[in-house]
Amino acid sequence: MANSKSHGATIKKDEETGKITIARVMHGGAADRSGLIYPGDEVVEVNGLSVEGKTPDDVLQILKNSEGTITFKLVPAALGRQKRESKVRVRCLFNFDSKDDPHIPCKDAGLDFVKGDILHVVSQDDIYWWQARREGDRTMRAGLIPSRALQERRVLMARTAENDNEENEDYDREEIPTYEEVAKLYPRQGFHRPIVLIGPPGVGRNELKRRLIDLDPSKYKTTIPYTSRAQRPGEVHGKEYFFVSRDKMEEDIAAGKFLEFGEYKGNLYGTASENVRSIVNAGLHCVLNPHSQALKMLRTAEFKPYIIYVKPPPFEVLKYSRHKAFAKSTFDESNSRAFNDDEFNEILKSAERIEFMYGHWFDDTIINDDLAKAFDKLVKIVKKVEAEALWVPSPWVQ
Ligand SMILES: Nc1ncnc2c1ncn2[C@@H]1O[C@H](COP(=O)(O)OP(=O)(O)OP(=O)(O)O)[C@@H](O)[C@H]1O
Repeated sequence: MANSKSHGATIKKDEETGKITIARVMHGGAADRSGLIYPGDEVVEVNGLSVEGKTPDDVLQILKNSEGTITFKLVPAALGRQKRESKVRVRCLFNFDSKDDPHIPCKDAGLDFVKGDILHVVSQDDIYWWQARREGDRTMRAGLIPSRALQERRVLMARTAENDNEENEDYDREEIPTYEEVAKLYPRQGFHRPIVLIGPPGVGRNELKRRLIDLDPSKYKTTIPYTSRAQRPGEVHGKEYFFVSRDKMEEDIAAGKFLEFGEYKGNLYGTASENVRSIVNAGLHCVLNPHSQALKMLRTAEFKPYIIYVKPPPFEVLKYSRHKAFAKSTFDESNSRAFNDDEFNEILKSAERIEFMYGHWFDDTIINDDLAKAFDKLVKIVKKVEAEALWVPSPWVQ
């Protein structure tokens, strides 16, 4: 198969008949705009030269040597003359670099993207290679991207190969991240998307959450956890905790009502979906910093969370900034000493794992190097979420 960037079409040799045919026409390219060339058309002549018995490379050579107007003599294919552009928008959940792809039909027709990019898929006609354009770019010729089916197959094959070599526990991840269909969610009165800070323990999510709530405590709220611990004198039910019996809490955990839970000194502690629901339904802004596993239950059409990844800076910056601020280690139960090197390394290692497992769900990333700057970025993001229409999974907009 071959392609010429300026012509916006690819050709191939039909295995059975040996004829040169149009393989695909890139949406928005010159061939497409001519309205005369369609996939399946047989190429008979190029600039008056017969292509009979020639290879696609020979034909490309003729095209390369041609100047000015190029004429094709084609035998139209019987089918496939309707042109329709699909309206599908997707969020890419993996990185694609066409130069590194050994199987792309034409390297210069690829559309590169990184995780999180929003693309307009204009054609899904080919089972392996879709055509897409960067969202908002109407003038650009469409480019080739791997179809969902192709990407799934590739990931499964890579996993099988790796699993043959060694056990890899990370492959308990259920779905294969390929593309997620998205639509724009417009801000609406009385509903505020929960702001969810995800990151490795110790990176500073609590600190950022606390600062945001301090900005306007009547507006920003966090959840009040449940506990099976006995209520102490002076504690108010619904202020520090909701106090419940151990039996009730175990029953609710088994029923899948908890986003996260744990046991500490013989007592259960946990946050339930209901804790989030009550804040959201009261028309308030919920701010959360749960364990990343809680994302599976939080990322629903009901809550429509905005997920911000709080990322640690490189080791040296992490160490310097925390020591300069006399930050106390969150790994130390008494919270009385500084973080040590092992803990900084632990933060970085756990960050890598979280990125690998949940990176495709992050709506934004804040690198927590300088605390004031990181907080500033958080405030900007929160304002954006309150005011702008943003891409969300399409089932959330119905
Ligand atoms: N950018 C920063 N520079 C210096 N110190 C910071 C920075 N960010 C956070 N800290 C400090 O690091 C410590 C740990 O932060 P915090 O308790 O918010 O972490 P966390 O991610 O919520 O951890 P955990 O989930 O384990 O509670 C706190 O003392 C906090 O003030």
